[in-house]
Amino acid sequence: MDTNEHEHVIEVTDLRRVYGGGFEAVRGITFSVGRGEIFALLGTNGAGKTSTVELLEGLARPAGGRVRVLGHDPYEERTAVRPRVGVMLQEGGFPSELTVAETARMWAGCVSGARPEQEALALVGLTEKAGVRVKQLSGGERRRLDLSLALLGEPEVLFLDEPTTGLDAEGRRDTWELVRALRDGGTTVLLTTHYLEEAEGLADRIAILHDGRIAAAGTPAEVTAGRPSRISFRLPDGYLLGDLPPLGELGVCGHEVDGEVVRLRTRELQRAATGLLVWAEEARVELRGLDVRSASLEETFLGIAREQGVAV
Ligand SMILES: Nc1ncnc2c1ncn2[C@@H]1O[C@H](COP(=O)(O)OP(=O)(O)OP(=O)(O)O)[C@@H](O)[C@H]1O
Repeated sequence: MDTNEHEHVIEVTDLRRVYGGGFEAVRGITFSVGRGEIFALLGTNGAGKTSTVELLEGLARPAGGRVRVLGHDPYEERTAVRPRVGVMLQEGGFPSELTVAETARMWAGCVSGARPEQEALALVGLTEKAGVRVKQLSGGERRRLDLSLALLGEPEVLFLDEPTTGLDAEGRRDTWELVRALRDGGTTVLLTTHYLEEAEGLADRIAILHDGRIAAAGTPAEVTAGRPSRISFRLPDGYLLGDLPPLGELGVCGHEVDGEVVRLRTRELQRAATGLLVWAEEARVELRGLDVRSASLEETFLGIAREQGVAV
């Protein structure tokens, strides 16, 4: 059965992966990705991201649970799924003596209905490197070559395993723009990343993996909701914590003092920040080093990495 646009392009139900020796790297995860969505799998080293993506790519058979990509089992029905999917692995591993153009041509020969290789190279900004040998490319350029090869077949679904690792800030931004453009054209994208700002800025929905399980999932806003925001500053000379307005009345739910540095946690950021600033203005003092931060994915991620249930 093929999917239509109302169905989930990727469906994962209670998925498990066990390696030889009995280690369970993926311990029953469930999520789905709709057509034209960017979905990011985040997680600490060893959380199980690559192990999961490899199951979605049909590179291994799950130890339990179910995977469907475009309505098919990617392992059992590889020939139905593979032509419609683009894959960018963590390690490309191309023959390093070939040039960029030769590599793309060779790859295109293995892809049915491939777009012209010059077009795929242009998409990732590698046109000018077409004549350069792969071994002479920088790490970031190699990642971009990986991505262009994944795009050769004009895939409906793209699996990108850490697509921007090794890229500089500009290369990363260019890749994000390209991924957004592909999404806007209807491509479904599942990516793994270590970069929280990548997940926050690029993904429509995310899942944070921890120890082979999903610890949090939803839109970036949903995942960070309920996490406290933070305010930090230096106490003015001669002032003590008790000289501040009562913290409870400012909506502060926790605090710590480290020398003269005060750190506050609040779920009412505007109220707490306003109360503090009004107090400082009236007292004619400066809150040096004032830093006001909304709840972020980083906060959520670190909280999970420090073990769920630990207050942050
Ligand atoms: N072939 C294997 N045999 C045994 N254990 C493995 C094998 N491959 C991976 N693992 C283990 O499975 C766990 C998950 O690994 P995986 O590569 O999926 O994590 P990851 O989230 O992608 O990590 P990273 O961010 O470091 O790439 C790790 O503890 C890893 O050591």
